[in-house]
Amino acid sequence: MYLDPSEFPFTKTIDVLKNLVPAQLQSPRVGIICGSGLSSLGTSLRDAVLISYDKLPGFVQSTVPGHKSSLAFGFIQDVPVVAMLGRFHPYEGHKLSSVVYPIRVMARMGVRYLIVTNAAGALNPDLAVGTIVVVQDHIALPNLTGMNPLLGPQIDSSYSRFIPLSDAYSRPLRRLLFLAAHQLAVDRNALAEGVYAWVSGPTYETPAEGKLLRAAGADVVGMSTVPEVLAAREEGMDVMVLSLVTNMVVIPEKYASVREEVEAELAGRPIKAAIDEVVSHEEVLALGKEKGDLMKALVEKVIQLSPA
Ligand SMILES: O=P(O)(O)O[C@@H]1C[C@H](O)[C@@H](CO)O1
Ligand code: HPA
Repeated sequence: MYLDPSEFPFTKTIDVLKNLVPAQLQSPRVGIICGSGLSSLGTSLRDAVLISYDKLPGFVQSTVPGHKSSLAFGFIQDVPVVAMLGRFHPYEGHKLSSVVYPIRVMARMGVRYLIVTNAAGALNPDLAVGTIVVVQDHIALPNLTGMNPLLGPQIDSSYSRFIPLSDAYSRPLRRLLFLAAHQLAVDRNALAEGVYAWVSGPTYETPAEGKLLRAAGADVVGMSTVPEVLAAREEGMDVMVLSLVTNMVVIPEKYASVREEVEAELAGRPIKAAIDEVVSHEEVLALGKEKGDLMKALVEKVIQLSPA
């Protein structure tokens, strides 16, 4: 699990990229990670060049439906960007060092701003499915218990050993997001701010786990993003994260008592029906498709507004 510097063939990866990517796109200013079902963000770049991960030393493959396995280079307005059409999750069996390798490659190509998107379940009952949550902080139980991508020897002695995370989610970029929403006349209720809880997956949370994370202060929960944010911060990038709420995790009616239900039935009393809704990855992907255009418009506007 620990970072093994020999697994980081930066020179080889960048040599391959330099051969495949036109000169004007070789120093992208912005990196984008497309979450589950959100690849459309990266597939409509101007002058796009797609490079399959299997051509890139150090890259592994995305195995999750809704994640492709390519890097896309191209322009948004006149800004050169690189987008991961498909990310890597630890639950696929990938080491944390592989999960964050593309971020480190982006940093070495000159990426200054990283925009990360993901699909997530809502823990905060005030959030509606379809809301885009601008992440302001995170809770990462795996990080706190020994599953941190920055554990182990450092790949560069100039990096700080101890990375502060109080400023992990760039306030200036979050400001730009809300300015972008204003300029695009996006409905105020379509966006929210919140805390992302990282879990390893691949199981979705039990209702009790959802309640625990909510009680701890998280608004949404997902299975990605935090390792990428940590690596990006170590590499000195500014980061913005957008979580698309694809399903509700904490639904009070899931706790309806079976005993009371049976007793009410026997006594002929009416009782509120329990909700037995079950989340699926298909539902997650469908929401990504539905909200992809809004996510794309916001990200494009933020890039247009971002300082050169
Ligand atoms: O890659 P992201 O975080 O967008 O994907 C979410 C979390 C799981 O990978 C998957 C569960 O449906 O969607
Ligand atoms: N839990 C964790 N990850 C997710 C969820 C969820 O409910 N929905 C989409 N990604």
